Amino acid sequence: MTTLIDGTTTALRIRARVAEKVAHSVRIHKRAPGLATILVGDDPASAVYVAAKRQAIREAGMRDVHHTLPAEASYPAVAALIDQLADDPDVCGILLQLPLPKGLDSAALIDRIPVTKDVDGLTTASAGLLARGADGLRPCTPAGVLWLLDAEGVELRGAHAVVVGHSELVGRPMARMLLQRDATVTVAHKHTVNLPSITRLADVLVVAAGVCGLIGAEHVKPGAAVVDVGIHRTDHGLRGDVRSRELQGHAGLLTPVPGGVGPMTIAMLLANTLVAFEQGQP
Ligand SMILES: Nc1nc(=O)c2c([nH]1)NC[C@@H]1CN(c3ccc(C(=O)N[C@@H](CCC(=O)O)C(=O)O)cc3)C=[N+]21
Repeated sequence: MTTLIDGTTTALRIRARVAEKVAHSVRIHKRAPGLATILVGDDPASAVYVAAKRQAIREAGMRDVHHTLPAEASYPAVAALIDQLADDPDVCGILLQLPLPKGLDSAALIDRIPVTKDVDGLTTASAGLLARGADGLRPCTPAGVLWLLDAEGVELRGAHAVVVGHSELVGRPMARMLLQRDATVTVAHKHTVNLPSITRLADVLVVAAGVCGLIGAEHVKPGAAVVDVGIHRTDHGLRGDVRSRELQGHAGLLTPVPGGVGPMTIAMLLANTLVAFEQGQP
């Protein structure tokens, strides 16, 4: 029997709890957390994601501070906007939507975000804290994955976790966070030779390779927990990195696409923003 993990419902529950805390803070401090989103250019997928995030920000009772810059925006123009938001006391979180148009140095721009406002957890400073196992804001997608695994009661300590993908956004922080939870962690990726021989070792398999349908039954140990972080728009609708139909009755737990990790990413963004806000309170 394969249990499908419902990320949509869990995410809505988290968002409702964040909204309660925001309302409380507004009553006590007369201030709501402000979250700034920056969208550069007009990539349609990015526009959809940012719109979803902004709606969640407003529904949580937070202040929705948004800036769209043209695709031709210069590095100094984006940098100046980030610096302005960094200095704005009414903004407690800054999200620079990725990917940026070609020619803009995303790593350098992300690193202009102060670590205290890094609600995406993507700055070098936040990654350094995570690498050390110190407290800090964590990247939203891996945080959402851990939340779902915890909610299902999946034991991580001592388990063999295999992460497929080594992106700065998901794979690398995911591996570090699993290690922090005392899992035995293997990082594989789309160039890994004999990938099924590695992934079949996994008790917990997190797939964030960005390759549609990369993982099938031959990659999965029977009963394993499989988390699909991939998201691809195909002629047949949204698909993940996992061929989910093959895993029915084979995996123990499986996150669907859509309705799995995606909604959790947004919920974790709000949770991080609340933390940043509370830590910024006098
Ligand atoms: N600085 C930055 N931070 C990010 O967190 C970030 C980013 N850049 N760039 C792009 C990725 C992607 N991402 C998603 C968020 C929500 C869903 C989501 O809610 N997905 C729905 C489906 C929505 C749909 O129709 O596409 C679901 O899976 O059920 C998906 C993907 C955040 N990202």
